[in-house]
Amino acid sequence: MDNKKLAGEKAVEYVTDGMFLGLGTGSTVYWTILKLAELVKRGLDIKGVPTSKNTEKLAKELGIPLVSLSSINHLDLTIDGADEVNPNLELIKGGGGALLREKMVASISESLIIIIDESKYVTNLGEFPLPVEIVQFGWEITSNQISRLGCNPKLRIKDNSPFITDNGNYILDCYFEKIQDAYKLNGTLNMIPGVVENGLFVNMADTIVIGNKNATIDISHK
Ligand SMILES: O=C(CO)[C@H](O)[C@H](O)COP(=O)(O)O
Repeated sequence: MDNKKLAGEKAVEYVTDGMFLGLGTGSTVYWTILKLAELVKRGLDIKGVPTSKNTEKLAKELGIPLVSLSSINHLDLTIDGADEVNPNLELIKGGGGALLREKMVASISESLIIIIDESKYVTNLGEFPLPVEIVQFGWEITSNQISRLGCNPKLRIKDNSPFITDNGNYILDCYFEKIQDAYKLNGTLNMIPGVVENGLFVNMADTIVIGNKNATIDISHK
C-alpha cells in the first residue's frame, strides 16, 4: 500500500464525533479526506476548516461539512502533511504553498497530527528548501534580506510564472544547508518586512504518523 495512504487513513482513527477539525493540504491529507468523507456518509458528525482552496474544493465535492476559520476560535484537531519532520517534531511545511493558512489553522488547534511517509523523517531540517511566503511588492528586497541569513532563496515558479498563493502572495524556496535552530530562525524570518509567514512549525505538532514502506505505521508523540 502507498505509504501516504497508510498514514493518511490511520490519522482518521483520532477523529471522534462532534469534532471541529482542521483539514490540511496535500497528497497525504487527500487520503484522510477521502476516509473522512466515507465516515461522514455513515453518520460521523464533524465540521472541517480547510487550509487551502484545493482542500476546500475536495471536501465540498465529497460532502464534508465546512465552516470558515473566521467563525470559530478553537479546533479540536488538525490533520496535515509535512515536507520534513525532525525528532523534536519540528516541521518544514509549505511544499504545496499553503503554509500560511496551515499555520493559522494549526495555531488554534488543541492537537496537531502530522502524517508523512518515512522519507520525510530526517535528523536535521533543511534538505527540503524552506518555503517563505512574501508579499509581491519589492519581493527582490525581501529575498535579499532573507539571503543574508545564510540561504539561497529562489522565487517559486509554476507554468513559467511566479506561483501565487491562495492569499495572493509569492513564495521563496530557501536553500539552507542545515537548520540548526528552527525556533530562532522562525522568529528571525518573520521579523523581516515583506515576510508574511514561513514554513517552520515549531512546538506545534503533537503526534507524527509515519507510513513505512513495509506497510507498517510508526507513531511518535511529543
Ligand atoms: O505543507 C504542505 C502544503 O503546503 C503539505 O502538507 C506538504 O507539502 C506535504 O505534502 P504531501 O502530503 O503532498 O507530500
